[in-house]
Amino acid sequence: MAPVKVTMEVGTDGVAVITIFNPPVNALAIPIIAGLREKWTEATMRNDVKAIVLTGNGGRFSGGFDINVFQKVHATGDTSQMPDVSVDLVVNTMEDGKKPAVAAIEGLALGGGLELALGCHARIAAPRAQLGLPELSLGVMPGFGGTQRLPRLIGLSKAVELMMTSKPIMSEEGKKLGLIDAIVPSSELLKVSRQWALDIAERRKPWMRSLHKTDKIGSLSEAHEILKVAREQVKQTAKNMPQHMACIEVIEEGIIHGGYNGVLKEAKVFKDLVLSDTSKGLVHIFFSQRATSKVPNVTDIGLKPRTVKKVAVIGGGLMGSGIATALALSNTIVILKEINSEFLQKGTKAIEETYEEVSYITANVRGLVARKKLPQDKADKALSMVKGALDYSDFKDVDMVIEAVIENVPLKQKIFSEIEKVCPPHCILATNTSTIDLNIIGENTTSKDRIIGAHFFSPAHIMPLLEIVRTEKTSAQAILDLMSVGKAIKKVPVVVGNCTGFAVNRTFFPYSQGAHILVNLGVDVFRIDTQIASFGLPMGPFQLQDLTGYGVAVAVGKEFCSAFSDRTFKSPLIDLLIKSGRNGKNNGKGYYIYEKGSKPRPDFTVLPIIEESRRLANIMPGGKPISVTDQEIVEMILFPVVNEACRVLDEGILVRASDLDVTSVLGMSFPSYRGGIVFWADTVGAGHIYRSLKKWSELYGNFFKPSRFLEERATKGIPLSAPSSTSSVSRSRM
Ligand SMILES: C[C@H](O)CC(=O)SCCNC(=O)CCNC(=O)[C@H](O)C(C)(C)COP(=O)(O)OP(=O)(O)OC[C@H]1O[C@@H](n2cnc3c(N)ncnc32)[C@H](O)[C@@H]1OP(=O)(O)O
Repeated sequence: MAPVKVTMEVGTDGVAVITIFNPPVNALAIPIIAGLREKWTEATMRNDVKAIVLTGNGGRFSGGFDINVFQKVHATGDTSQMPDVSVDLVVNTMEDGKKPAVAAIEGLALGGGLELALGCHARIAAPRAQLGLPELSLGVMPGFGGTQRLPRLIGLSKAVELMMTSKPIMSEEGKKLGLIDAIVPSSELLKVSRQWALDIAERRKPWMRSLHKTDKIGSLSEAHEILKVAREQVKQTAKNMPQHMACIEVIEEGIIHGGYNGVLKEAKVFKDLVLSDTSKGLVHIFFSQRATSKVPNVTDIGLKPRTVKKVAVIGGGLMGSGIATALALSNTIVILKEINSEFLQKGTKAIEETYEEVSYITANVRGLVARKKLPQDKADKALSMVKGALDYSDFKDVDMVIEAVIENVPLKQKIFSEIEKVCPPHCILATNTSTIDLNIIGENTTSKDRIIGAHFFSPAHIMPLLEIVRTEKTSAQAILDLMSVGKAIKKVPVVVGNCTGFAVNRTFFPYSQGAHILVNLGVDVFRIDTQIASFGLPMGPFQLQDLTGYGVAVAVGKEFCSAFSDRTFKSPLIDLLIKSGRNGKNNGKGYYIYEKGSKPRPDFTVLPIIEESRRLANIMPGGKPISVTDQEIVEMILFPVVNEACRVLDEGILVRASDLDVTSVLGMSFPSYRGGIVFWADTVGAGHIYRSLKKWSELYGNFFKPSRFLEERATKGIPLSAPSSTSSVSRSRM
């Protein structure tokens, strides 16, 4: 392992270059902070040092404070492990020190890394360096003085935006905003920074302490207005999270009582936030997401991913065109195959339209082109990467095929037999099925080692998760190649085993089932949706069903009913809705009323249909609606999900429990600040979940019956996330 250290070299010009060494991102680990303090003190005391340049080794300035320390604080509850950086190092030693300092920034300066640079007296950057304060995305806030110095350098409005969104900007924008003093090529970064530092020492350039600046923060009343708007937005966008409001209050403190008081308050509130459940959840997700790229016997056996230049996508429907778009945007040559020219035209047009939508979501392609975020030529190039096809003639040199036709077993089997013959022997044969067993799809082929699931989530060009499904025969090379393609198209690939619904849909099938049981037990449909949305999912199960369409609910429901007949509930409601001419958002008639330009409104004319469903289901005890608290509503829907997660873990479908946390957040929009489904379940406690499910199973039936895994963990007091020593089903699935 490369050494973690801070070095100092003093040149004949009298400039001390202090360099951070902590690959891969030069995180500010505790020894690095101690090293910075030591070298800075030495530089200040040495007579041959006139000025200081701070930089990071290996082309990256710093990715911020070491997030591993947060994990240690979370485990122990002891915040004294966090050193005093903001006052002792950044204010006293650096900013108010006797020698001027310049930050030489390359690659990235994020979080505490950028904050160290803000404590220097000037900042010189290489082109396209990333600058940002993403701390809120970890449930904390800038803690090395960033809440005070950033507004003083770039203005309150922009600083608040950068902190609230956690999004980085490029050094070019930083230069325009006043965050960066000059942009120079990487090769000249150190030379220019040294000269700049000497120019400050010799008073040819201003010796600027950003904490003392006031010219960019405007009047008190202007600041008040900006912070008022920010608070309103946060109420909408960051429900259930404390760090956004806390950060605004700390910024305000500095505006009213001065930057130094702001720094003091920042340090205090930071320590409170670091102990919050929100920070625990978000830090857990940060590390869990990175852990998904480590798959035993795949990524640790010396294999190298092969180049995948050309991919064929079979089926130009919603999923196929989304997948093709994601590939084309990342410069992969795509052959989009359909069965006739009408469908093909529809598919390629969808890519163009989807492409427009991509840009719409990030504020439209033209806007991106205008703001130089997506150059016009890149946009045109992506579209030129896609070629339509009606036969297999273009498949002879493809590196991967992704089949994305309707969920029909004979059709998929026919396609796999055909592609096995026409594609080169190295070609990976992937299917985007969301439910069908891969062994059945590949039954008639002799290429089982290259058959793999590439399960994208709709819309495929936007949703970040790629569930990679392997059978016991899939080769490690095929898995590694698909992981590498997934990363290239900016997805988070998670490798899972083969079973009905795979990891994500299987874990979450009880979500809508639980909601339907509750409705048929007499609980109001809109109350259920409100409670689930307040818990933190983007919408409740019924609004979601409106969005995905009832056809999907029926098809998916059938699959699960046949695979897990012991624990499925056949709700009469969906069939009744379809019979009465409703199909959700699709035809504007569902549980809600959909009108252009306004939020969905409850449609109370659906209530008699629900009454009819209750009559047919006949599960209300004594024929009367049950009485439940708001918390019970959430639990009766989410605990069965946890129960299924337990079975998935028990069967070894995933490499580790935290993979399910990542998939629940990225695939099902489970709130990331709750750390994902298993992490959340452990904060609630396996014992409470087990006892509740047991009680409900006695009252309302087998759907709620606790799994063996949950019962064992609850009775032995073992967290659900703890690794299994043995599993009840053979791990050969993986
Ligand atoms: C007091 C202060 O205000 C508080 C703070 O500074 S909090 C920290 C603020 N900084 C951040 O939030 C940045 C977090 N990091 C990132 O966003 C990304 O890692 C990055 C943009 C820096 C680099 O991305 P990328 O090149 O894709 O590499 P990525 O795989 O994410 O990270 C590489 C490794 O560095 C680690 N790492 C990245 N940033 C880290 C950090 N700040 N602390 C500790 N480890 C870090 C990752 O865990 C990963 O480790 P692994 O290889 O063992 O899995």
